[in-house]
Amino acid sequence: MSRPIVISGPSGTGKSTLLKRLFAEYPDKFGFSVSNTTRKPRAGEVDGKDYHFSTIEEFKQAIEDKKFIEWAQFSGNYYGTTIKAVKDVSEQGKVCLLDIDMQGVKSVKGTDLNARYLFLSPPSIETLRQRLEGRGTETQDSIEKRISAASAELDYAKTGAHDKIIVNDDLEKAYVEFKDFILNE
Ligand SMILES: Nc1ncnc2c1ncn2[C@@H]1O[C@H](COP(=O)(O)OP(=O)(O)OP(=O)(O)O)[C@@H](O)[C@H]1O
Repeated sequence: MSRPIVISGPSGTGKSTLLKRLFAEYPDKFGFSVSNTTRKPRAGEVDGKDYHFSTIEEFKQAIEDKKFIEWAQFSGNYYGTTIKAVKDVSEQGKVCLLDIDMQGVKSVKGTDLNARYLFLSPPSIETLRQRLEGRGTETQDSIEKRISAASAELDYAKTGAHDKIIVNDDLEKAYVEFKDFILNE
């Protein structure tokens, strides 16, 4: 069974860009885990496919039973990723990719998932700021928050917590390294 791969790095470093290319090149090889939520299903959403839908009581019980890698509450609903959801992807014969932040990385390290850890780094904080501004999706306030979270992420990467660090300077070069790490266990 393939080991799950945890991809982290500051917001705006290019994780989505690289993942999108990887999925386009290998449509069937990878999977994302199905999240749990207490919000009601929307029209067309399938339990177990779009989300694992549950009651608040069930969700809280699962938190107590330490079933989550991470969970959070947004506008009254709970959302989270269970250890089992990641294992399910591996059992389906796919490589599970987790795109999570530093806290998530630390949590995965506390499980028996035996993951591999990849950190995507911006060439500099200044470049990161330019990319976040260039993406045009964030307010100035949100950019400042992401920049300060980025410093903490970069400090954590310096502790050697990851198996591989890729600097996303030249996109083509970064993609070659990204693919190489992911495909070669
Ligand atoms: N090597 C690169 N050179 C220049 N621009 C890049 C490069 N890689 C990504 N970008 C651009 O930087 C911006 C941020 O990239 P992306 O949205 O993939 O980041 P992300 O890490 O997924 O962020 P988030 O965690 O917030 O989703 C995008 O506008 C993207 O086109």
